[in-house]
Amino acid sequence: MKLQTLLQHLHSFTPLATENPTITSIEMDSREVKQGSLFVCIKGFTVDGHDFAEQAVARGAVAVVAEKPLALPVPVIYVNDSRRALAVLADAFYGQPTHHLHLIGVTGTNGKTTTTHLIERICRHAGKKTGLIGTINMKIGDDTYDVKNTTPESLILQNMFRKMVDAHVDVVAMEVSSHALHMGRVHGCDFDVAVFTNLTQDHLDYHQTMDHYRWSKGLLFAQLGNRFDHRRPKFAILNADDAASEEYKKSTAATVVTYGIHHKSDIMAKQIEITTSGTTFQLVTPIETVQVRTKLIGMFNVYNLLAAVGACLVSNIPLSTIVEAIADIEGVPGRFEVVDAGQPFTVIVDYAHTPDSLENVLQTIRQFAKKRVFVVVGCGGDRDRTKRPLMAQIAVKYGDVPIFTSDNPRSEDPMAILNDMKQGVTEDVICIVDRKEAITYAIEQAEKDDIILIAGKGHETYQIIGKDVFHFDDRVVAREAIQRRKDK
Ligand SMILES: CC(=O)N[C@H]1[C@@H](OP(=O)(O)OP(=O)(O)OC[C@H]2O[C@@H](n3ccc(=O)[nH]c3=O)[C@H](O)[C@@H]2O)O[C@H](CO)[C@@H](O)[C@@H]1O[C@H](C)C(=O)N[C@@H](C)C(=O)N[C@H](CCC(=O)O)C(=O)O
Ligand SMILES: Nc1ncnc2c1ncn2[C@@H]1O[C@H](COP(=O)(O)OP(=O)(O)OP(=O)(O)O)[C@@H](O)[C@H]1O
Ligand SMILES: N[C@H](CCC[C@H](N)C(=O)O)C(=O)O
Ligand SMILES: [Mg+2]
Repeated sequence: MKLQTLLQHLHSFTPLATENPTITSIEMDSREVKQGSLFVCIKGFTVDGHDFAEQAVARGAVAVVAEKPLALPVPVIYVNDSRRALAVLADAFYGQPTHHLHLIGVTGTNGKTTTTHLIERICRHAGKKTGLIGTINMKIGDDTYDVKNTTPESLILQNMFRKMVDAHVDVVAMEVSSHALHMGRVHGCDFDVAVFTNLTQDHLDYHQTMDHYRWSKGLLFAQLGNRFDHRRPKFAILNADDAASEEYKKSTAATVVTYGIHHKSDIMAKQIEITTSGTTFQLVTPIETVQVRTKLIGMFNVYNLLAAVGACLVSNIPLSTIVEAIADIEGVPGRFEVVDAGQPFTVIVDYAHTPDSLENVLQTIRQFAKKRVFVVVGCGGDRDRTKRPLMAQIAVKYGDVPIFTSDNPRSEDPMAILNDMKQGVTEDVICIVDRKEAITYAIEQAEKDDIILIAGKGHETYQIIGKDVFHFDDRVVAREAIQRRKDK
């Protein structure tokens, strides 16, 4: 694509460049630049992309987008906000792919990964070709692609959407994080359906206040459907049992469909019965009332299922197909995942890393626990510090044997994180800074019918300590510890 053609999408009052080289790729990382690239300088949280502009030109960049003056031998296009320019240019460069996809975005503090996976599986069951974008990975059909962020930067997103269009994907289920909404990573994404799961405390390191966090999530709904187009209707699927939904309802011009258990809503679950092997409930919809059976456990998963049902119904998937698909769905990796190596006690690996999710999971476990509940839990470094004492309190409230350990300490001192956790409790708690040792300790101490919850890292296959990323998988570590105990 020619530079001038691309720049037309920025709608500037003044001409942005006189030269017109052919642009072979857009890059935001100088290390990815190739001959013919357009390099966009982003001022980041760690370094400033403008400092890498010269390096980008040396690697073959034929034009540069910047916010501040740069002396370079190639055209420099000046913009007020290079992150927004990146979103506009990426959308244009890849041929506005989201106009050709049925795009379902899911936001909320907890349940995004689970709900997107449920939507993906229901749509597949309905014979659709699916795409998935979220915490675990990106997927086109069965092909997987690694991710660094739950919601990647606009450039990565639009490139992926292009691949999806080329692969004839029909429906995309995508997690939309509050960071992404606030930074504009999803500018240019033409969502058809926006789903809200819930809002509780997380990410206050980034947002500072709950008001700012709630507002950021609300952007998904505010940016949806401000034009009525009966060929491409827009829907907001809102959790009627969460107070934030009232605000999101007012902020969107899309058709609102509510779901819930306690408040009257369009889609409801009634007569919910949860056992150790699954959940059944009556699904009340505007179309009809049907009986649902699922292998997923916990009240929070009923909410995730209702959200997925809402998204799929407005996407024209028949109710009977949805119910059939739900009965088939096994769990989502790292979410309430049971590690069974033939031991006489239960080991559950779960991604609960917020106070609310930890409480939900432990309440569910408490419903079934016959004997003691061990809780192996830590809190991530360089993330919301105020959730540490709260998570500690919850672990102590619901656990018989709480064991505080490290999650991903990142640049923080692991002991300092444990101390922040301990500030929340008055009891003496076992603290084992090494996560492998903590898991092993729980497994060695457990007796018949005890339950061990290993919380916080779920599907993650790494641990970040300092700048180092080590291979680490709670499920594997637990399995090996069980084996060692058996071999003794
Ligand atoms: C705080 C934050 O959001 N950081 C994001 C940000 O990184 P950053 O600002 O530190 O980037 P930087 O390293 O300063 O680099 C600035 C620019 O210089 C460029 N650069 C850098 C080095 C170089 O040699 N050459 C070069 O050109 C970089 O490519 C970049 O364009 O921009 C990066 C690229 O888009 C993101 O990957 C990165 O997410 C990091 C990994 C992160 O951990 N983010 C978390 C907080 C996050 O976004 N989480 C949400 C929610 C999670 C959830 O609740 O599920 C998510 O969506 O993942
Ligand atoms: N609807 C829900 N309400 C509360 N807790 C939930 C809900 N769904 C899942 N959880 C809990 O939260 C954990 C994370 O779930 P999931 O990965 O689906 O959320 P997420 O919103 O994608 O999280 P992240 O922000 O890290 O991407 C689960 O392991 C479970 O403990
Ligand atoms: N998406 C979340 C994941 C947290 C997972 C937990 N294991 C941690 O590292 O804190 C975040 O970036 O805050
Ligand atoms: Mg997620």
